[in-house]
Amino acid sequence: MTSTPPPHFPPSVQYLTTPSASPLLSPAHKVTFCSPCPPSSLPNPPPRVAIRKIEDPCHPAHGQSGLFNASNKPIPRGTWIRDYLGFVHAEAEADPLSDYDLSLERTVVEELDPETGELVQRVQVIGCDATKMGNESRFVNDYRGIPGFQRPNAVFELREWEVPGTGGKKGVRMAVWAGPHGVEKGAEICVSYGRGFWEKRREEAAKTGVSGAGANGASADGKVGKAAVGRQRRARRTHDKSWLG
Ligand SMILES: C[S@@+](CC[C@H](N)C(=O)[O-])C[C@H]1O[C@@H](n2cnc3c(N)ncnc32)[C@H](O)[C@@H]1O
Repeated sequence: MTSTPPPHFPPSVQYLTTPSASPLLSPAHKVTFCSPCPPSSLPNPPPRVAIRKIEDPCHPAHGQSGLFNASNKPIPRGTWIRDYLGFVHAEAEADPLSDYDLSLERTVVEELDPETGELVQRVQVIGCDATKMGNESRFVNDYRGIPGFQRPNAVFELREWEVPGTGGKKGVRMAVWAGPHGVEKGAEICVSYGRGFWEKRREEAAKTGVSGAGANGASADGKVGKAAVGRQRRARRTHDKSWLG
């Protein structure tokens, strides 16, 4: 489903209000990851956010965009901010160069190695890539190096709800949530992509001699091997607020 994009959303990216399913997904994965979520099943009303161009030359993503708390008050700790929407895809379709691909599910599957005939284990990943389609969450930057940030003020975690008319099946989304200290009024909303993301990027920069990347040149969590699925960020546990203490 699409609707009017928010200000500063790039015209080249399709604005989504529900994830878009790859035809290669199984029916069960489509129900789990791509069912529409009724507004009544949202954890809380969506706080106001704004996509803004980063004008501060000291910001490591200067010239790119970020997502900001645009309400007239702090966003309290543990508040759901937005789902992370995009193209939900199977492992075979992962774009290894995507800056916007994160993993929703990692399952260990056993299969026969065609060469040795041995049973081998493989991690199968369902990803959500917001490169070509997505929502505000695709603009969430990593806190590292951003002036004024010692730690992230938000987290990526899964959320679940019961999908109507499916006999109790759970819908699952990756989402951005306010961290344990909340998000100050006007502050940029920043998560941690994980150390693996930046280690991987350093390794690739060393190999190619290209340092950093533009808005379309980043990578993701090294905890998910490139062989498994590109450079996807790792899915977190379901949001149970246990980390809020
Ligand atoms: C998911 S996008 C975030 C939104 C992006 N800034 C944009 O305007 O589209 C991830 C990319 O943002 C940039 N980025 C995010 N956090 C960063 C940071 N702390 N330092 C440098 N670059 C960052 C990198 O280019 C990264 O690949």
